[in-house]
Amino acid sequence: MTILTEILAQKEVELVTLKAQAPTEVAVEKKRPSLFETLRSSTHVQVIAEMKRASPSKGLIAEGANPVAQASAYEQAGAACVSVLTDEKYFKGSFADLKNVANAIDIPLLCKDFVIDEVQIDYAKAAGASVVLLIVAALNDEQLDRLHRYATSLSLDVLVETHNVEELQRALAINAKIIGVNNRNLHDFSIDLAHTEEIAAVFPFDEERVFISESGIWTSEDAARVAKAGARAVLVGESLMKSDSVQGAIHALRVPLGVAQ
Ligand SMILES: O=P(O)(O)OC[C@@H](O)[C@@H](O)c1c[nH]c2ccccc12
Repeated sequence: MTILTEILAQKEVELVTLKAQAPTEVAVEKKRPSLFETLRSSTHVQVIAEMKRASPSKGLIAEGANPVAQASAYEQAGAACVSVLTDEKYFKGSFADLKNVANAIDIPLLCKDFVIDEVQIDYAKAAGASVVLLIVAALNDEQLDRLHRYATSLSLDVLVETHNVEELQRALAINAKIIGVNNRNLHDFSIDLAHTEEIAAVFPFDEERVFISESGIWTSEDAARVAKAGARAVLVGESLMKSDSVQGAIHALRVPLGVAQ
């Protein structure tokens, strides 16, 4: 059993509770800019900045972090989007974190979780998210298509996460517009930015799609490397959570785009 299969089994257990109660954590409804348009309209790499207290691969990252202060700092530093982990057991996040952040910032807001059922998308929406994550490796084709349609029907943007070329084909088959490549393998935690290059080599770059590089990004050199491959944005957690200067760290990642995208 890998960590991904363990987390997905836990999600099945949590679904019982989520389904028993309607989502009540309704955030102030805000009209946020579309993530897709935000990412398409920039000449520099955009940063999706993540609120991440802990993770199964790294353990505690920033236990005492205040999600509202962290997200507000990201917004002020020029992040294009804030990502909030809502998984409790493995990442020490919550839907309450998401709702608090939603009330504090106006930019696109991603609910980062392991979505396997519509009810989780209802909770994300009720907590104020404007984007949800769907992980191709966690879903079969029917689930992926159904959940993608459901989120889109609620006017949410969807970030579809892939890890290899076969998963990219599955993301393209449902006509995903915002496609990420996770440089971290969710089965064994190994990180390699070469995954971005491997998928970029077959990615159909055009104005209808955006390509995002996720995980393991620390420096301007990392951002420049994935930008050269075609990434319009980077999804960054640990390095920002551990930075003494969110302003400086985000600024450093906002390098000019490459030519592919
Ligand atoms: O902390 P990092 O290495 O910068 O990674 C951020 C983000 O990409 C990572 O948290 C992530 C990417 N996909 C996920 C899916 C579930 C949980 C977490 C993730």
